[in-house]
Amino acid sequence: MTEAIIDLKDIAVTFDDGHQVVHAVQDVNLQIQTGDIYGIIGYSGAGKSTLVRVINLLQPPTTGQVVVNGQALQTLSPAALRQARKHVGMIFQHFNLMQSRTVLGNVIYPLLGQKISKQDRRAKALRLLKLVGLTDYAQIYPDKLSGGQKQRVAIARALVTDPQILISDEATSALDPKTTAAILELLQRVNRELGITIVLITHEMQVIKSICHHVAVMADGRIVERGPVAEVFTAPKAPLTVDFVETSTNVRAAIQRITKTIKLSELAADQELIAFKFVGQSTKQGIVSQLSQTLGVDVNILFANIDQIDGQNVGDMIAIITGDLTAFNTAVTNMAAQGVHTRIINEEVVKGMVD
Ligand SMILES: Nc1ncnc2c1ncn2[C@@H]1O[C@H](COP(=O)(O)OP(=O)(O)OP(=O)(O)O)[C@@H](O)[C@H]1O
Repeated sequence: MTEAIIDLKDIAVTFDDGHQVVHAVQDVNLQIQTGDIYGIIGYSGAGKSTLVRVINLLQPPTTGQVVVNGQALQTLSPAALRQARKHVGMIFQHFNLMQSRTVLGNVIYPLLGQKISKQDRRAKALRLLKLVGLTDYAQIYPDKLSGGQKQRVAIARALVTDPQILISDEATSALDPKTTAAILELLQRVNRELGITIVLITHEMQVIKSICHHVAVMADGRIVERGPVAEVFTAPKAPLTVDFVETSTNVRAAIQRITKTIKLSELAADQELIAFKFVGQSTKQGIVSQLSQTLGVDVNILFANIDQIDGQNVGDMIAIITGDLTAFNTAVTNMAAQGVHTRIINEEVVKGMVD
């Protein structure tokens, strides 16, 4: 078993300005293994940024223990803490580049004041600019760059101190979908080729789905669900997780669209609207058509979608089933082990959908 490079124990962060008390993070225990890409998802104000700032003690916790790379950070001297922080790089939504310095100047900056020769500094920064695909931009100033290029500079700068951990705080939130995909691909390369553990904060399940291996879902300062991305994605338990997953697969929009034209209350007694999820091999087996033949039920497909999550196929389908519903539901419930999950869409499910 690989060891946890980040071990947060019983973390709470409370802000109290004398007028208002905010419990930004509560009861968080989180272990992240070396080499993982770990996503933390939640809506605005959930406590994500506060929690990741605890990892390098930029935000000291009110209670709890922070162990990074085997070091209990709260016990370190200021000098040792400064040293430990060099092993944790950060990138942000708004890049935080210095406009007065060139691209190369920005990447070199964290090395100033370190015992490393000018040539070596420059060579290292140029190596990283090559890694992020900006060799030709070394002498350009940031205001001449696109958002995606600025984030590439920020990634090179974050890597220049040889971190073992890279924290990405909404790093793709200001970028268009194509640039987002390119930056996520770069982060994946950084993880794979340099072995850097990545902790990635986002409010988009799409981002988690693209590159993360594990995910924690946060609400009101707490982790409400966590696990391998494929598992959380295919069988979400907390209502908030269901909401994130259904938004990213377009299932929620599809259910809303379908139930606008087909009134659930007008379905016949032998009809049900059912959302199916197929995981892994079950995406290829034509299970529903087989069942429809065996049980003599009619399947009217209204929506279908297939996705790749952490290398695994995941399919979604919404259909009206007509016929012996008891036999059909018993048959599909028994297929959970084969990766088939179903949910009956009733008025309550539709009402519970957050816009
Ligand atoms: N320095 C601070 N002083 C007081 N309250 C704070 C401080 N920093 C954060 N908070 C509050 O703590 C809560 C969690 O904020 P945090 O920024 O960690 O959430 P988030 O999930 O990262 O959201 P966002 O994506 O909007 O940044 C919020 O209610 C926020 O207003």
